[in-house]
Amino acid sequence: MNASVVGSGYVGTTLSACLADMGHEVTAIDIDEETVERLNGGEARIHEPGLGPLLSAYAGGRLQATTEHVAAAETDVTFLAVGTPSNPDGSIDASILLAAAEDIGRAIADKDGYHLVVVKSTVMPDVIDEEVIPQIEAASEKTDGEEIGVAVNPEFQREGSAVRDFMEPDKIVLGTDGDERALDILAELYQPLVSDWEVPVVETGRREAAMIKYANNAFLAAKISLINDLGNVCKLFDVDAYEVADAIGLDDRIGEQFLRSGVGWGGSCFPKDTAALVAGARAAGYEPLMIEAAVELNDRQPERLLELLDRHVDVEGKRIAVLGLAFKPGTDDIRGTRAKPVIEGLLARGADVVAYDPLAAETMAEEFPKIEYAESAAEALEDAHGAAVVTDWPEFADLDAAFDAMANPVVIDGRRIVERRRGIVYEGLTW
Ligand SMILES: NC(=O)C1=CN([C@@H]2O[C@H](COP(=O)(O)OP(=O)(O)OC[C@H]3O[C@@H](n4cnc5c(N)ncnc54)[C@H](O)[C@@H]3O)[C@@H](O)[C@H]2O)C=CC1
Ligand SMILES: O=C(O)[C@H]1O[C@H](OP(=O)(O)OP(=O)(O)OC[C@H]2O[C@@H](n3ccc(=O)[nH]c3=O)[C@H](O)[C@@H]2O)[C@H](O)[C@@H](O)[C@@H]1O
Repeated sequence: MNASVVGSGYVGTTLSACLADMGHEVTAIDIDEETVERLNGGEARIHEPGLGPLLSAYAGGRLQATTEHVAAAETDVTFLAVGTPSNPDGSIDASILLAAAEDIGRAIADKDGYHLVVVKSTVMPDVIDEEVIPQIEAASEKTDGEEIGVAVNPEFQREGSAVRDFMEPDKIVLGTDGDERALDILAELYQPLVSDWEVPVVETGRREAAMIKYANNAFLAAKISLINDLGNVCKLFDVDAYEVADAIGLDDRIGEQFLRSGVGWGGSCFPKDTAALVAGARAAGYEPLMIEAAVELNDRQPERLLELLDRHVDVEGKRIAVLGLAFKPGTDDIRGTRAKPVIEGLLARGADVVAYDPLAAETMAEEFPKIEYAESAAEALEDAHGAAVVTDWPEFADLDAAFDAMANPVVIDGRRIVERRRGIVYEGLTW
């Protein structure tokens, strides 16, 4: 099948490369010339394990990139995979998506025959009905359900395992409102995944599909916040929250994943998607208490880490190491990272912050240009009066003798990654 993908970021690049690997002809369309040039050269502007080999195998062959939206008219189906950032009030800024919808509408205006547009970007249900579909219809002068179809097919991949998550998904959600032509195209497109992995396919309405994505992320974020809340209680009673989590996770109704307690969740989507749900619900006259509590608890965890540090060290004027800056290991992405509030709290206390991250130091330096960045965890720990561990980079598990070089070996671990050992004052956030 011939597919086009608008937007070559985290989601669009993974989608393009994986569809090519599944045997489809793919046209990746991005407004950024450098992104397009790199893609045609077999290179992505994002780091994702497994993406490199796919791009070098298919770029210039089954996978072609371009800045020309009109190329979409030569394909059977177009995915919209552009960003949907937050407005200051937490609601979604759909302007990038609407601009892409307009670009595609214009591109297919003269096309003979049916064209399917699939929304991959995360947006609230009302935006699909009230803005995206009317925009495509207006720009193409075609009617939804007649010459064109619009489907909603949310993406559940994680950064750091995007290719594997895409190729071996837990589910595929197809929101079509029962449009048979749309379902046939999507069934053919995803057929290799469905038959290889017996993936459940959820056929549903477009509004429901959009909400499933938000509900999925809100549930996962709230699950982490709940284990963090329980973990904070565990700490008060000198109980190890990880032992508790391992045990409750054995109950199938709870499940073992996403029970790692600590300094909280970050990333490009949990903060944005929970904020959008809260803003949407409030605008519609409902106070979504559980989701608001999940967000509030998440905002408090970094302060708890700092309070634990305060119990052992007066950080004012002291060198304090922050280990880990990325929102999770395996990425240089610092969006929503808990390291920001930790650094801000340390600076507010008058500490001299020295930070280390194997990938994210350069991006963090744009936000905090005045703090020191070490070349290694050992260098950050040297002469430090305390250390706050914010990201669970595996290399932190191997730290040992480096702690001996600290001026005052206090380690507050926000991720349960450092080994408790003799000679250091070690505190876990929830254990
Ligand atoms: N990052 C992630 O892991 C996940 C993201 N999502 C959702 O997927 C959507 C896309 O997210 P990302 O891939 O992270 O975004 P991104 O910001 O990494 O990439 C978006 C790309 O779209 C391009 N673009 C913008 N306007 C365009 C236009 N009119 N025509 C062509 N290209 C255009 C940009 O140049 C950029 O390369 C968002 O709604 C996000 O919430 C969903 C699941 C996972
Ligand atoms: O919509 C999205 O963009 C994506 O958001 C998350 O994926 P991602 O943000 O890439 O990363 P996760 O692995 O979910 O981690 C998010 C945050 O939660 C934290 N986390 C995760 C798991 C856990 O047990 N405890 C915990 O604190 C991580 O450290 C990280 O800061 C979801 O897991 C994906 O399904 C979704 O597609």
